[in-house]
Amino acid sequence: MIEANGLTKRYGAFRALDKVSFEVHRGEVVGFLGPNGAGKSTTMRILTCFISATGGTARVHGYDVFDDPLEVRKKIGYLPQRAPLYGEMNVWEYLSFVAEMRGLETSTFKKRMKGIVEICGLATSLGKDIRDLSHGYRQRVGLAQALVHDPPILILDEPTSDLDPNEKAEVIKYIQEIGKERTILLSTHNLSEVEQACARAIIVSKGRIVADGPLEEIRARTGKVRYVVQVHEKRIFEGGPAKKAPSAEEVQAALEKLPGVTSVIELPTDDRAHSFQLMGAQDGDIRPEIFQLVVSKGWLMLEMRREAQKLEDVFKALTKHDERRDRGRPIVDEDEDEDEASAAEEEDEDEDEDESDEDESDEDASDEDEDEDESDEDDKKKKG
Ligand SMILES: Nc1ncnc2c1ncn2[C@@H]1O[C@H](COP(=O)(O)OP(=O)(O)OP(=O)(O)O)[C@@H](O)[C@H]1O
Repeated sequence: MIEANGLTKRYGAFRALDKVSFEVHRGEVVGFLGPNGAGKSTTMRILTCFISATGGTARVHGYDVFDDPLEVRKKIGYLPQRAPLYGEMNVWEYLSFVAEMRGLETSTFKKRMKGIVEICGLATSLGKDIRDLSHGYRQRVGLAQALVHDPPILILDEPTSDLDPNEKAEVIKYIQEIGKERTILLSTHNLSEVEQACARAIIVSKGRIVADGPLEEIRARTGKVRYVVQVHEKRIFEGGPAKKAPSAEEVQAALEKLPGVTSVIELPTDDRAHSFQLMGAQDGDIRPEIFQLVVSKGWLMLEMRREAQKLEDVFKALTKHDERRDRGRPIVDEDEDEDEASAAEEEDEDEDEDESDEDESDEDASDEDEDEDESDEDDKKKKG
């Protein structure tokens, strides 16, 4: 249903997308993730024919986004990050205007509106001017306009970012429901929403895809699993070998010596327990060893659990270099040695040099208008 092939987008000298390729199949709900500035909106705007790519191709429902933009737009419902709304219209007027532009019969529009009003929670807002709506309600109207023509494909750019927690849950529930018959590409910063609504995710970082696959596979990518262990700070096992309750340092040192443990970090807790996070290999299970250690020491265990890595952990691991660069920090962390870090930095420097070599002559397009001009230009070039 969606096919991106080597998509590249430059804004002047800056390469926002670098040979991005992926496919989304019929009936899939795919989370499109990445830190700020990773290139998610740029990709979505290319797929929905709002801007053109500098290189590569994309097809939606079998139509080329450059050659058949009108057909593509018929098949897509698009909620951009900032939905283009007309403030002076009321909600009903705006949505019927969108329906008219989409070529819908009035009777079809009215019939469809019943469902849309319920899904988007707009029953009490239909007569209000859009300029008087809160951000959250404007977002609901944006979602409604994406659904008016009942498209088979939805491209939603952060559909829940301005909603309150109840509404977020409602929209996610709705996405789960319509995802049964539709294809959805969903960009969001809320990883728990992706875990609820999507079976697959694509993670982009610095304009490149760094992960693409079922959530299970992505979660397993770090190859690690986390354990949380809590030991009583004041009491010991009566009749056991311990004479007094252990200090945090003592517990930490003992846990660090267990085979298979790669790191131990103390967690904040109340004054009853020493609490630690341990990391171990994904395919192992060291709970028996932890239990035996605590018994042999005569300590009292309050809690022990083994958790698969969360999507959030993998997301952080895959995109941490971007975050560190933004904060002006060296690209290194506790899991990486210096060599790896400096190699990553060198690679980045090389890339930057490549970019400036290639793009020296390009002008900088820094705002929406320039950008649209640029895309018009590109279109003209493409169409010869
Ligand atoms: N019109 C433009 N002119 C110049 N640079 C742009 C333009 N639009 C986007 N960019 C840059 O391209 C990069 C990717 O932007 P994009 O909006 O696609 O990121 P994003 O992943 O959607 O980020 P966010 O999560 O913050 O919305 C950013 O560095 C951004 O500053």
